[in-house]
Amino acid sequence: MTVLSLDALSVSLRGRPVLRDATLSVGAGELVGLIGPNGAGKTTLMRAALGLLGARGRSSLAALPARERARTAAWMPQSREIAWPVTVETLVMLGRLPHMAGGQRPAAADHASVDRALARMELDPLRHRTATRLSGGEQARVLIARALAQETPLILADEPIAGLDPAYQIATMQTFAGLAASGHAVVVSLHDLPLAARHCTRLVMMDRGRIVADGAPDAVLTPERLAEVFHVRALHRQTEEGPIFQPIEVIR
Ligand SMILES: Nc1ncnc2c1ncn2[C@@H]1O[C@H](COP(=O)(O)OP(=O)(O)OP(=O)(O)O)[C@@H](O)[C@H]1O
Repeated sequence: MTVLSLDALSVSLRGRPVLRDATLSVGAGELVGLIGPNGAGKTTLMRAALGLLGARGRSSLAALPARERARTAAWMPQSREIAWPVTVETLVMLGRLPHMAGGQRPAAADHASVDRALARMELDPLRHRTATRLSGGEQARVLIARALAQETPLILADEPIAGLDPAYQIATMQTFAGLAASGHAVVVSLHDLPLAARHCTRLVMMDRGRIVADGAPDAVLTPERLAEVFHVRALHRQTEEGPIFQPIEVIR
């Protein structure tokens, strides 16, 4: 089942094209890694897909009324600023707002969603702490939990694992993979190619505003594309422990 479909989505900012003819369908069960060098257009693609940026072309998500959009897609932006000194539990409950009628108090189902999201991100010990006083990585996990609490068919996350320690990076990718395996569609942008290769079911590679490759990680991460798009050489091995992928050298 297709959860997101983009058709020739294009964005120009200050007269400069930064997203060009992005066409993409994401289905339930997929964990899509959006990869590409700095400035390739990953954030722009996600923001245009969400309808947060004016774009030409079509996004099935941007076409939805605002409330339905919020029930369809959870969005975790790159900026991790938490503005209010509320508890972790309260912040995660904000993810439930699209499911509540105006002025309504959280129902049992909302509390249950928050509990599940906190447990998934191992945040139970922090649930009564003030969110603004947590470390950067802890705040990132809280914001992922808020997105999970929305319990939407689609999750879009912009560099969700940046700044997390290795254990939480792996655990978070496993959480996303688990959500995909249970029928969600997940799109994450990330710079960590080893984790992208290992956990994503599909990679979409961007370069200078265009999608230049889309497919299984092995098919996308070819030596030629790595050299041309990322200017690196990498070791790529299939092992009993799954694929091991490691950039090792810059090529200019
Ligand atoms: N408000 C803006 N005005 C003009 N240009 C912008 C604006 N926002 C982004 N851009 C440009 O659009 C291009 C794509 O940026 P985008 O943030 O989508 O890239 P990205 O792939 O997410 O990069 P990164 O990996 O560095 O986060 C960049 O060249 C950037 O400088």
